Amino acid sequence: MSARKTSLTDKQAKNGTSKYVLERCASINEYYDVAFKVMLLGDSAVGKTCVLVRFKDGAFLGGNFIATVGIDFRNKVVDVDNLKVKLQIWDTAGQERFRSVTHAYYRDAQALLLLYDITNKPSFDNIRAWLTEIFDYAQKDVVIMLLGNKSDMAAERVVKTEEGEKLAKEYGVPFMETSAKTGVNVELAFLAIAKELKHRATQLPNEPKFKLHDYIESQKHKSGCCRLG
Ligand SMILES: Nc1nc2c(ncn2[C@@H]2O[C@H](COP(=O)(O)OP(=O)(O)OP(=O)(O)O)[C@@H](O)[C@H]2O)c(=O)[nH]1
Repeated sequence: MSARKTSLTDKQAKNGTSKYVLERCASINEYYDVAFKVMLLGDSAVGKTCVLVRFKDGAFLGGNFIATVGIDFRNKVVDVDNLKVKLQIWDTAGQERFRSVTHAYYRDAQALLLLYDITNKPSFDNIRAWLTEIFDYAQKDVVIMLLGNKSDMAAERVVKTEEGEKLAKEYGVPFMETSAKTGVNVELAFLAIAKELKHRATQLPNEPKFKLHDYIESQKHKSGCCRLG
């Protein structure tokens, strides 16, 4: 099966008036208590669309790679501590020429999942530049998570797990390796984000603070699945 991606023009993507967007909104009537915007960022071909499709549909988009044009979104409602949390997940084009389109969406995002491909060193080296863009365009308190994708491709790995961990530690962001192909850690990444955002939105002053790093570490160890290859 080949990946099918949405083509929104810059103008359509900005004002949300394309036929495609309207049709999609009309079909979304699932009940939810609270909604958040999450964005997927990273170089072209690191697997952003595949990670989103894995989370949304539980499937892997193999076959020919077709780059995202502009920006697209999918919704998914998840249960977090008996609350229905809707994640509106924006899948951005990694190609440089779409950067001005995607910048416009940064400031509305409450969380950013920043991906690199463990088999592609430049995609890892570019993470610092992505973080600079995030600091320039996103809200100051945006939740950021670093994901090293394609962890199933052990034989082609060129970025060590420790390198991802070190970079994430330097910037104080949580990190995990994922595979859109096998599904490893994909759901955990989105659920951890949903939990963090839900806690931020609903936490009472006397409640203990939710610790995103601790939660991720405890769940990784529970599933024992975070290190492949
Ligand atoms: N083995 C493996 N292949 C993957 C994985 N994730 C994505 N791919 C493949 O990598 C290629 C790129 O995936 P996409 O999800 O389209 O990449 P993208 O980051 O959305 O790319 P842009 O739309 O250009 O920004 C496709 O051929 C996918 O099948 C993964 O976890 N494992």
